[in-house]
Amino acid sequence: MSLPFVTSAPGKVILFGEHSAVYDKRAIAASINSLRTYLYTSENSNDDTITLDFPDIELHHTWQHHTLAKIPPTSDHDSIEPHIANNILQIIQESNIVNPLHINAAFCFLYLYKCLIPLQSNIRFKLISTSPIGAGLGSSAAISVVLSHAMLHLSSNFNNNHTNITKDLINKYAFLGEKCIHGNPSGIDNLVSTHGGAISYQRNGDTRILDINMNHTDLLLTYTKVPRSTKTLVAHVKTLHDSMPQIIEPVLQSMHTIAIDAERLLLLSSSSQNDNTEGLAKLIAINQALLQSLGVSHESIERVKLLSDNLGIGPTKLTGAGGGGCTFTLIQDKTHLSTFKEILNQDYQFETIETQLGGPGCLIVPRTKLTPQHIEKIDILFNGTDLSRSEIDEILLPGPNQFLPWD
Ligand SMILES: Nc1ncnc2c1ncn2[C@@H]1O[C@H](COP(=O)(O)OP(=O)(O)O)[C@@H](O)[C@H]1O
Ligand SMILES: C[C@@](O)(CCOP(=O)(O)O)CC(=O)O
Ligand SMILES: [Mg+2]
Repeated sequence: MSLPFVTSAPGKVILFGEHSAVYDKRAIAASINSLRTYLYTSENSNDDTITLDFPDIELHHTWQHHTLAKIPPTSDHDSIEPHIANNILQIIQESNIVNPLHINAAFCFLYLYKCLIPLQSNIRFKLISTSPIGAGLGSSAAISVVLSHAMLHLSSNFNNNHTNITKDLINKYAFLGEKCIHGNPSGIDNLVSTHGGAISYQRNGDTRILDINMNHTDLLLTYTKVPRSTKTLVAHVKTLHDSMPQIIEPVLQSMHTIAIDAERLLLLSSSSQNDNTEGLAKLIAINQALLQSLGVSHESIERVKLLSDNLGIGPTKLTGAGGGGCTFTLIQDKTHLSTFKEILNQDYQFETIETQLGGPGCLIVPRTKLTPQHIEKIDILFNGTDLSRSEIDEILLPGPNQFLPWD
């Protein structure tokens, strides 16, 4: 018996190269251990049903297995097959799931279910996250990773078919999940959420795990709370690129060159005593200006940038798809840092998040490692409502004082 078990995956910050990454340009991202998504996979109380329980977005639905069995079997696990997608979208519509946030999450869930465990039922998937959703911190990738990891685990336990679950395999299906949510993702978010740490990535190029210590990089995240959808922003850049490729391509190429130079500086800083903050600061400022030229900045983002410039804190750049969501500020001078935070929090009602970059990627606690005490605590936690970040962290956060024996 493999149930219950827990999977987990981190959010991320794209330091350089969002949007251009979609066009096969280089980008650099790092995981954020403290902003994680957790999935509790357990037995359902009703036979022959599959329950999706996503309280963060108030999406709850139970399907009969025979309803999902009507969807034709999948064959291509690298791209979305239109006839499967149409069948799934029809079931979603018949289930009265109409909010776009809900449609994206249910589509990702059902697509991965059909690919990985189409014969299984009597399972409940309950997901909670400590990351802001739709804020540029890769929550869509994190849910894709935890679902992919959990369903691969279930698949490998089914009929004693013990497949070796590698991170590459988890990432492959998480990428498919991202395709359900974003349309045309670059693949950087699922990769960094699966592997953790810091990564230099190019869609059709090589991937380099960056062995750098990010603890000395002083970054402040600001969550503007302006909602936006990555899918819409990526589509906006595509329209712009299609309509004026001679102008947009050089902008994306500049971002590529910035990412390459940033990688060189980050590696140099960690291998020597050199302080390359000044160089990185210039690259952050130029990258933000280029993103603004693509129309993916937002008044809220520009306000954070202007304030950090005026107070002499350091450069600010959007992270993720932009259009609201989150920014990060490289802290070069702390003199007016408390004023900066105070204005952001009190005058603008933005949330500032102090966090370290890096940390583990996807993790699992299989049934065999869960004691009755673990299960009792997890059950109480996952059945709770309006949970605070610290209540979730206390039981689930991986790290030096972790309660669960994460693998
Ligand atoms: N905790 C969660 N519960 C349910 N769905 C989620 C959760 N986190 C993310 N999602 C899904 O991912 C979508 C947000 O993805 P996206 O627009 O790419 O923003 P980001 O990845 O920057 O958070 C949501 O609309 C929802 O469908
Ligand atoms: C805009 C993009 O570069 C990053 C999107 O990140 P997020 O979903 O906003 O966290 C798209 C992608 O790389 O798939
Ligand atoms: Mg996303």
